[in-house]
Amino acid sequence: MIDGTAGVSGRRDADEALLDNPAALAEHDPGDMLRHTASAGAQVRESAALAAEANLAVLADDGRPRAVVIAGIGTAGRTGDVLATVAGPRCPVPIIGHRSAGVPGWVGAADVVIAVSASGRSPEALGAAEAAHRRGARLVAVGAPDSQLQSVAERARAPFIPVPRRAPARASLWALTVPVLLAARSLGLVKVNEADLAETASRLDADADRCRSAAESFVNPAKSLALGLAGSIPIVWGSSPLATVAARRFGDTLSANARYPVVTGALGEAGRGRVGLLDGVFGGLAEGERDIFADPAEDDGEGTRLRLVLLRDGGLNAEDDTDEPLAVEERRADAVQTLAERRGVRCDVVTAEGGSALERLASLIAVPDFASIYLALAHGLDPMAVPAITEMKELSNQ
Ligand SMILES: O=P(O)(O)OC[C@H]1O[C@](O)(CO)[C@@H](O)[C@@H]1O
Repeated sequence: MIDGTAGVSGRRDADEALLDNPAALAEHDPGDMLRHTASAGAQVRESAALAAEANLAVLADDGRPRAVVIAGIGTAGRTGDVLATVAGPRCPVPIIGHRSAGVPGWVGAADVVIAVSASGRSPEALGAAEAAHRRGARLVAVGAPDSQLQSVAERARAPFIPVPRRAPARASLWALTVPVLLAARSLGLVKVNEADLAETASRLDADADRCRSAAESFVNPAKSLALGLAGSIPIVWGSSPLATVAARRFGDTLSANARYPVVTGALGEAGRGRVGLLDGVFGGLAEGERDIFADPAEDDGEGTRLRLVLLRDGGLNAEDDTDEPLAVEERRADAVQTLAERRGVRCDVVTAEGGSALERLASLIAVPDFASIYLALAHGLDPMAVPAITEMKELSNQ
């Protein structure tokens, strides 16, 4: 059955003017996704305070674990990628993301499972928390207060860090991530100090200010990124493992908020494969045939083109924090920019700023997060509504 009216309503062509009309922005954003996204810095501070109240010190009692499993789906699962990249390649134990219910077969008493769920009721996180308890693994749970996840944690006498439920999971990345980092810190696996958290929160505040709805497109990096992406197929590549986490996060938000298909990944790997996209029908071929006098309003989709977003990791990493010398990453990032330029594929670059890994990651996530919302709004889409996800859950009985 085809129902052309299913899903959210919006328009195919982006309305540039709407982005500089605060009243129209507010009208199209009834769930306040812009405000929730602007709370990222506050989320870091609040979650750090809530984690300090949980008894995370008990985690250290049994010493260093054999492995840490981060269990959760969607944004909750992304927190495991953040932990792995902030811990870096010298982390003494494996950090493994697990995105389906339960835990990997090898998990046992020597391991730690961190179950994460914004709602506190995803089958993936609940299944993992229960399985961890059954197998005698150390458990930490992060999620909504008074949720099923909290009950499982209480039954297991495991630390539970409450994350107040004010926004959808994807607008709660920082609230979910900080407790995961602090649990790993208690285990001696990651170096995140109070100054890193404070500087990350300040960075997120400053970026939220630059990206505020009252700041017009020509001074607002998120609005200009969104307008550049409008009508294109975004390709988001990260120059380093840390930047790749931010690239995948941009893929999540572009898909969920703006409903854009997107290719994301690590530039190192893309350079041996997907970089070929730049030569394809949506890349160099489309650019070569572009009629620069054509009316964009008459674009029937045949003119769909790639837009490359390169997230560059600034080069501030200490030598022993990287897998590859920084110079290699930098040369690769320069190379892909040259390739794009030679083919006429437009490219936006976001460069990391800040001292700690966490702050640099935040600096690569903040502007793209806002851009995904502005892109939704430019298309008249409510960035909060997720009818396809709801329908999917109903149809698959989940
Ligand atoms: O964090 P939760 O509540 O477990 O949800 C997991 C994922 O499921 C969704 O809510 C979709 O159902 C995503 O937005 C979210 O990231």
